[in-house]
Amino acid sequence: MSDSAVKHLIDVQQLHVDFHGQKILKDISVSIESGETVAVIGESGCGKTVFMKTIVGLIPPTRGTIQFDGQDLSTLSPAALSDVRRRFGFVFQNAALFDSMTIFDNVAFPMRQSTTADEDEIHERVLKHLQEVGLPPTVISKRPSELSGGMRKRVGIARAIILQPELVVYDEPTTGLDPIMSDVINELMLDVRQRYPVTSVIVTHDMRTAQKVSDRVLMFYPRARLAKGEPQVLYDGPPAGLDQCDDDRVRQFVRGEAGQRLMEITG
Ligand SMILES: Nc1ncnc2c1ncn2[C@@H]1O[C@H](COP(=O)(O)OP(=O)(O)OP(=O)(O)O)[C@@H](O)[C@H]1O
Repeated sequence: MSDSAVKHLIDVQQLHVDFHGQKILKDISVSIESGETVAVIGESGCGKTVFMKTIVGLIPPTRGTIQFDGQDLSTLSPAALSDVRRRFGFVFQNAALFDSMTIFDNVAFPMRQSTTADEDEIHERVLKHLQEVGLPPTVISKRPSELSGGMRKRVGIARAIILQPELVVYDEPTTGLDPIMSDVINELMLDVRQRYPVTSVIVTHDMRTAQKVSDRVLMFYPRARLAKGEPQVLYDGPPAGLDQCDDDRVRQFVRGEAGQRLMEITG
């Protein structure tokens, strides 16, 4: 495919985000193609979640633009923005299910909110998506508190994909899970991208997720520690290149070596 034929689903240009004078994101320009799976990594507090929330229109940029499928999110009316958001699926940290609802009602929620589907159709779709994430029909009458953490994450994925979104954002999808359950979630994210023509952005601290599931990794660095004029995205490339990156900070991060940071923190 020639470069001009590549379709950018998301186009971020010169994005800056500040909160009450605290500068979090600085001059970020990144495009994400339709169908790509991008992992966003970087140490705690560097602004990964803020970046993710900004590209889905939950946080307005202080400066710069975010285009989704050619539409500048900051120029949309609240109603138009909410129409665009129907094209997104969100897998929040800790699954963020509604505790007072059954699993069925949790997964059905986006359909009831955003479609005119009748209850038969909703029932069929809920069971289909629960099956896709490996959960039996018997879970539908349970409450989230009756399920394990891994099962709740799977319910969160079923809910996120029920409207067949064009973009799915995952916020730390494997945090708090054992290595086997983390791999189950990694496999499910791969399965979702194989089954549906979806673009995915995964904020993660899990290097196995970045290596196994993504086509491309963006590594952010805390803005306060950047040298003057340095870009905040220290790495933008395939996961296989992380370990050979010229930048020590990238190699140390992916290998989990404290290095210079230990000296800075302990003095
Ligand atoms: N709504 C907000 N209002 C004010 N400050 C915020 C807001 N959201 C995030 N921040 C601040 O922005 C910074 C970056 O937060 P963010 O959650 O993006 O970090 P992160 O890289 O995702 O970290 P972690 O890996 O620990 O989740 C933090 O200092 C946080 O306190």
